[in-house]
Amino acid sequence: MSDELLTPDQMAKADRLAIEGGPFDGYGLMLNAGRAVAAVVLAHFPQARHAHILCGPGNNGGDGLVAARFLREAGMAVSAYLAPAPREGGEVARALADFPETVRPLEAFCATAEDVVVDALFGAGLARPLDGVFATLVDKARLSGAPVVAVDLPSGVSGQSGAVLGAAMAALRTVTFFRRKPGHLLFPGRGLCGTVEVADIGIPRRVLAEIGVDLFENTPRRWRAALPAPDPLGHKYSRGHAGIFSGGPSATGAARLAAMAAARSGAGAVTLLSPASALLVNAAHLTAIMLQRADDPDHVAAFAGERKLSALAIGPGYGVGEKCRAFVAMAAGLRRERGLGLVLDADALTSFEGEPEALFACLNLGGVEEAGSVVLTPHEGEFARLFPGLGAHVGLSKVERARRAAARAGATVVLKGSDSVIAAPDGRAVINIHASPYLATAGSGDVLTGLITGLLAQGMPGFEAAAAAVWLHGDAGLRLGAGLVAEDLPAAIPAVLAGLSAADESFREGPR
Ligand SMILES: NC(=O)C1=CN([C@@H]2O[C@H](COP(=O)(O)OP(=O)(O)OC[C@H]3O[C@@H](n4cnc5c(N)ncnc54)[C@H](OP(=O)(O)O)[C@@H]3O)[C@@H](O)[C@H]2O)[C@@H](O)CC1
Ligand SMILES: Nc1ncnc2c1ncn2[C@@H]1O[C@H](COP(=O)(O)OP(=O)(O)O)[C@@H](O)[C@H]1O
Ligand SMILES: [K+]
Repeated sequence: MSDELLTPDQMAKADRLAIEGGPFDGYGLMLNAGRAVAAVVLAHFPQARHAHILCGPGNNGGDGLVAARFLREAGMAVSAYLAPAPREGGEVARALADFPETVRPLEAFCATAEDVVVDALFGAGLARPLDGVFATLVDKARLSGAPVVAVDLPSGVSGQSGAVLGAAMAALRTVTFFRRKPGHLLFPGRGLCGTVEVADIGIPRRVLAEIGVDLFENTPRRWRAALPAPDPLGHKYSRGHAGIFSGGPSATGAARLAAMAAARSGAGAVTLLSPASALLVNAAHLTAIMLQRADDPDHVAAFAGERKLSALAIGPGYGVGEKCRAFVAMAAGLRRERGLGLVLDADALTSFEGEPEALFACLNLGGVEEAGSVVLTPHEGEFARLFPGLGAHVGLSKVERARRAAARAGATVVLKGSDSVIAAPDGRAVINIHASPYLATAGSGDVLTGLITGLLAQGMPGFEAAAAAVWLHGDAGLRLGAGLVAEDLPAAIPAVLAGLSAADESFREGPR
């Protein structure tokens, strides 16, 4: 499957460009779309007693009418229901004229669990919340128990954001056209799509270049080439040296999880930078990971120079407050002066609640051109603290929120969750769906921080390191499944890395 994602506006442009370039006109594309929907219904619900096709006023409804005709020709019992007054002379009117039976008003819809429902009410053109008869149809379809096949998107789901506008259909399968939309990958939309199929309707791949696609599913294709590989003549420090800051004696586990993940990602050396008070408890639990006292920012800066640290992470279990802010400022200085990569997570983000500009200013101080990459890894709670005004409630898509945050911070942002979004300050963004809900367990985010830090330490650029780490973390979660605890994740990374080539293959070219 292809990994490019198109917003509804970009998809409309793809349609336009395809029609201009031929060979299909708008009705030709609609015929291809409707035929693809009918094929999916016949392939997956051949036993359905009756197919009910719910058609809205726009082209989504036109696709439904075409599907209804093909299903009827294939011998299925079909009823089509249509919203009033399709535009005269338009493609929907043509599809209606070509449908050989009388269509019924939407209000007449009634189905049973033995039937199949084709939801062709709204797709890319959804412009406002579903209400009136459309909201009633959502309830009726759900109560009927019939499986729903959605055309393009489940009606009510925003293709742009995955948000539910008013009410939305819940589909078992969704057939979309040419390329998927962000709403197929972002929750809650993703949870309403069922299995998503992408149909080739004759739009050529070349239109993608003209559209300037800037959003992708997070697949290995996006970062595979930048993944570090050891130099045959290398030594441990040439493979990168990651430093992870530990919290105090009762909060050391998070940093050790991150440190082990950094080592598993391939960094040649990892040092836990621990306050004196926690040295003994850390020492009791470390083997391959080195340990260094770190109570004074100046000493850490000197150590980083002597031992050639190439990336630092601070935040997991560190503690919120002035000390954390001071160490973040020191780390930001090392980034500017020595090009170290820097990952800020958890307490390092929360420590700047109420004064995020102070953080962004210290990250973006001018100076050395070789400055290393910075990656921020907030979950929604931390994100809202650091980016007030960009929280989940503001009505922007998760992609837009992460993009704006990345631009504001001048850093790559990983906005974590069940549909993690990774965004770079230059606007590049990916949505990750390669993950497991079993990753929602304490310490899992600390492992992610360590993976990113380890990849940065090996010289991978920030956006690619973050995207790769989220995918590797997700793959480990998928492999481990039920019963996973955070400690299992670093240990699973060698198998994840070994399986990467095979995973790579499955994301080769998609249709056309
Ligand atoms: N373009 C192409 O060549 C191809 C497109 N294809 C197909 O077309 C679909 C996009 O078609 P589309 O742009 O006509 O939008 P669509 O989703 O049918 O809705 C627009 C209509 O709904 C109305 N409306 C919106 N929200 C509403 C609400 N809440 N409650 C009530 N009304 C509401 C809106 O009204 P208006 O805002 O104008 O008042 C307008 O009348 C796309 O998803 C794919 O299936 C394929 O055939 C391949 C070729
Ligand atoms: N439902 C889910 N599906 C997939 N991944 C999830 C889900 N919930 C959380 N995750 C992932 O698990 C990790 C949790 O990180 P975080 O919230 O920082 O937890 P902690 O601080 O306990 O480690 C993140 O990488 C997040 O994307
Ligand atoms: K639909």
